[in-house]
Amino acid sequence: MTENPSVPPRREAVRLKHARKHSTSSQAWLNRQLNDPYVQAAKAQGYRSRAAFKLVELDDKYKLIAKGARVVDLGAAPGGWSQVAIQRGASRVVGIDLLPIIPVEGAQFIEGDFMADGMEERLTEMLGGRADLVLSDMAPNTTGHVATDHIRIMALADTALAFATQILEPGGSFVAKLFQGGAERDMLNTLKLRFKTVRHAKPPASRKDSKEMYVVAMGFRPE
Ligand SMILES: C[S@@+](CC[C@H](N)C(=O)[O-])C[C@H]1O[C@@H](n2cnc3c(N)ncnc32)[C@H](O)[C@@H]1O
Repeated sequence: MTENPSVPPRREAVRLKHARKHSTSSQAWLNRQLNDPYVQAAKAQGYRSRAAFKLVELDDKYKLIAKGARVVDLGAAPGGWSQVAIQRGASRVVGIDLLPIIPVEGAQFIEGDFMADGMEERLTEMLGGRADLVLSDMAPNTTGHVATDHIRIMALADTALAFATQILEPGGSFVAKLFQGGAERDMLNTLKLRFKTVRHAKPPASRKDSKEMYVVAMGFRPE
């Protein structure tokens, strides 16, 4: 990090402090990636994300992906969960993300905001019928402010649940990522009314220092 003589000294000191902080956290991120067995396994097995193993572990435990299942993948980029769904027998996967996704054979993606008007209709049309499984691994960009991050992810998960109750087949399943923080109680009450079985899960691939967890709801009961 070199000093820039054209910038006033105080501003330059602030710039250097930010640059150092950024490079320390980038280094920490890099070290964590290099030492993470899930990152290495994802690479070896051709998964696009270490997150793929979270769905592998949830599916091993709860048998969510039946042969021929029709799956909706919300927050799909870079495509790890869709890869797992196809690999485990899903006949059709439709997904959406704010980010572009390199094609996955057997899946179709929308690049857009799930919270925007008209997206649920587009996903339903693309699926061409009801879904057996709705997945939401959507996560907002975290601010570091626990309450704000919690409220943001709850808004995504609540909207995903409302969509799931419209599109799921009777008996279908719903999985959503949450951050622990309190406001999920209302959601759990709804889930318990509309699904036969509701579980909380922290798959081993989910980092221990992350507040992330998943709700897994099975046996959808239409009203
Ligand atoms: C943890 S990543 C998903 C990883 C994915 N399950 C995989 O295995 O590759 C979370 C994703 O949610 C997406 N996301 C967040 N808010 C969204 C929104 N409103 N609409 C669509 N995607 C969203 C982010 O862009 C991000 O790619």
